[in-house]
Amino acid sequence: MTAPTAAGLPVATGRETRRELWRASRGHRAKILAVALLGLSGASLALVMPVALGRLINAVDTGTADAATVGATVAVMLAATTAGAIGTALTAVLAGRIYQTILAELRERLVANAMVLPRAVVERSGTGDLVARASDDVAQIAEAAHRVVPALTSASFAIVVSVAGMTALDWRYGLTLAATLPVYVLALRWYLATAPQVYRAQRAATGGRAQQILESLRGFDTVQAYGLGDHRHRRVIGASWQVVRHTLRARTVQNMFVGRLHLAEFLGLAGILVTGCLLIGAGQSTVGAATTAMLVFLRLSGPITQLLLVIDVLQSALASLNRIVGVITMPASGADAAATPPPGGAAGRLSGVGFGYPGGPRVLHDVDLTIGPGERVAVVGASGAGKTTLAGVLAGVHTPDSGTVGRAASTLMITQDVHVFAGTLRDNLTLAAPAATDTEIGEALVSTGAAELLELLPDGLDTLVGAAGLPLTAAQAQQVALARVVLADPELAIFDEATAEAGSGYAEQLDRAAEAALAGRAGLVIAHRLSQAAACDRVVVMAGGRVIEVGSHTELVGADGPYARLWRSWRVASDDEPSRTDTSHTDTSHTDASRA
Ligand SMILES: Nc1ncnc2c1ncn2[C@@H]1O[C@H](COP(=O)(O)OP(=O)(O)OP(=O)(O)O)[C@@H](O)[C@H]1O
Repeated sequence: MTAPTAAGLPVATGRETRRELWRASRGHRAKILAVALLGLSGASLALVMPVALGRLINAVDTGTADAATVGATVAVMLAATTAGAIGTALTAVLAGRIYQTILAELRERLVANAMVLPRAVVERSGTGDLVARASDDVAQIAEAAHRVVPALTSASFAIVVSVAGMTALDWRYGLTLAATLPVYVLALRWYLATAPQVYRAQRAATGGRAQQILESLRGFDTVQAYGLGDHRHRRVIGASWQVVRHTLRARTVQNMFVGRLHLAEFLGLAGILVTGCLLIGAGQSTVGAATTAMLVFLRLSGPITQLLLVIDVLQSALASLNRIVGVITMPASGADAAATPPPGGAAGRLSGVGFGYPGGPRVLHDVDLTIGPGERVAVVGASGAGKTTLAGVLAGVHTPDSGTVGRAASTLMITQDVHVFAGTLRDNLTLAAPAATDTEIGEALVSTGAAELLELLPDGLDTLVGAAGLPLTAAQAQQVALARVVLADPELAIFDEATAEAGSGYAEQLDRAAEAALAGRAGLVIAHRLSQAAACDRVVVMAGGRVIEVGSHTELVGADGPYARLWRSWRVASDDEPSRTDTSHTDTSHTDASRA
């Protein structure tokens, strides 16, 4: 399996790609064999023409040719050429179909694997790279099909058949042909040593440009707010010039390769001509045989050049294929790998967990936490205490550096940044529960207090929302996400800032919705308002990446420790300013639990 690199998503080695292609060809192998036989037959028929022409020349030379011989030769040549052309064309069409089918299957696997990649890996390598692999790289390989498949099939068969035919004609012609092959081989070796990194750099530059454009579009509001338009523009221009630079370098390498191929072709033709002249002069060959040898070489040099030129496209497509296979063979998400339910029927458990973001200091230290079945645990603490990180580790978004994580097989996490997918409201609600009926959807919306959403939307569940339709407010998106939890019915729900819309006036409504979404299941709630914490069975207080206090709300208030101070301070803040009640952002000078 290909492991992600620090620099970005991995690129598969040639061996990994070959292994993956072999696996992907499963189910198509009988068809591939049939197409190969068809191709070989087509290529063999193409040899009839030079042989027949050589014989005709010999007949003319010896004065035995009459109109009937000429007519018959022409008829044979016509029939063989037509049948050969049909066979070659059919081979290209059928091989193209197999190629596109295998490519479509690879793309499906790429997308499927990309969906379960650890979030940290995607964030580190940039979504632009992933997008470029699923679009540019797949397009590159698909386009290569038009040139690669016909050339590769016809050329490889023509080479096999022609070399055999030429040697059968006279071994010295075969030897001359063999003598020119090293020139082709040298040209190819130079190319193979030079081109891959040039194409890789070109593809990487394309990915980098996509990343810059995506970042500019995604952060459009920030770019506007801080007047960063020029800065982003310069970044995109810089990335585009990198693409231009690498594309020009790739074209130069191609042109130098073509020059070397033409030299090899010239040497081969000259060699056959000289050999033919010498053999005829010595009475060991006929003009007809020499003509046949010349025609076979001419027929062959075309496919050889074609094949080598296709290797050029093939190199570029292979660079793309290695990038696609790199994602396909990446280990499954840390989320899946760590989805081992904790022993003893608990819904979630962290034991001795330590974690730090790549290149950064530890942000979680030796965290122990067990969430019993059906138990609701709130996590509170000052900003930066590690609450979100703890939620991410429990959900499997982050893999801990030390300790173990267990969670129920069906675990679902929602964050403040809820994405509304372009589609109907129904599509958005049934994402995690495709079989849900309209009645169940209605009940889920009612239970999370979002029934009025249906009345507000013109076409009810069929209303198009998200990028392609009606935009939902942040609070409505949260309601949809909470209703989705009810429909998905996970054993453990993790709410990180799920109802943090404190200042929006919807805070209480969202609190009730979150409570309804947690009914009958275990939950971990990152509580930004202590009213949320008070409603949970247990409260965990965090500071500096450690758990510093655990107990029920009543116990902790009675204990007069960090939580009690947090609670008193929050009460004062919420009395003074009811909408400003986020514990992690208000009055931390009084309430920072880490001080205790
Ligand atoms: N993606 C990241 N890369 C590097 N460091 C990070 C990342 N996310 C968080 N941190 C750091 O990890 C520490 C814990 O952050 P975390 O977001 O878990 O705290 P929190 O208690 O949830 O804070 P808040 O209430 O503000 O969300 C902080 O020092 C933060 O700067």
